[in-house]
Amino acid sequence: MATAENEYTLDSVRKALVREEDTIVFGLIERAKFPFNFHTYDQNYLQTPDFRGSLVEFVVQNTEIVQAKAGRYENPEENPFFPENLQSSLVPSYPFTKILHSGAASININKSLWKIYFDDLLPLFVASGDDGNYAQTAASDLSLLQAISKRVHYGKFVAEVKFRESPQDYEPLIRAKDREGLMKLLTFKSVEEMVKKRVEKKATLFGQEISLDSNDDSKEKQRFDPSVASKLYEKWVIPLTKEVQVDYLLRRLD
Ligand SMILES: C=C(O[C@@H]1C=C(C(=O)O)C=C[C@H]1O)C(=O)O
Repeated sequence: MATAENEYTLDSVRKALVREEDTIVFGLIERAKFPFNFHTYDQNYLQTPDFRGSLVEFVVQNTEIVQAKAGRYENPEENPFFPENLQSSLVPSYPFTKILHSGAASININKSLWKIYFDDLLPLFVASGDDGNYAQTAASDLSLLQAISKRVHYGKFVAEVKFRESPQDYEPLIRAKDREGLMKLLTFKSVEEMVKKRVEKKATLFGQEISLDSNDDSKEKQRFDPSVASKLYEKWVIPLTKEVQVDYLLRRLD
């Protein structure tokens, strides 16, 4: 059964964001298993007359084509990176709860996310080197990109519940197209601090080597630098989630 409309509360949407942290942190650890693997991003590596672009673009675009046909983007929580290539779903439709305003469908910041991911994020936590696993690397980039994308676009749901809880506060700012005022009103600094701390803790725990030998000091060994996870949230995930919220609110009264 679809989630009932009244089950979307600030508490329930925040719980969904907390759960998505697990997927993102694991995604980071999984991508960090591979070195940078330059050929994954090399525009001249893939040799086929049918496709121009890097291997990661090839994997993401083709995966999205299949997933769109299988119905993935029928769920309003999902947003593709290359919507221009997609065909409609081939499967019967499911009655997803419609709580979002119709303007939500036109909000997709994946092009910015794509650029940030490859220009800023990857170099921050991936070791240099080449182990030949380019297809696997592209697949792990895709999983991580999808997880981050889902998280930041969940801002649409967060904004909707915030609006419903206090329309009297949001409406004047929306009518005045006051981005700054909206940003201030939807920001909860103490929640952001908790999110960053929790994500760093999850990265510490999930990234630990597990040993059954109590004398083994490998507990200390980390597969991943936990501060990267909180930095990712501080610099990109939280600001992008808030940008989606403002974009959504600005369309909320159309
Ligand atoms: C998502 C929310 O909105 C803002 C963004 C946050 C985030 O991205 O983690 C946290 C608090 C708010 O400043 C929220 O209120 O939960």
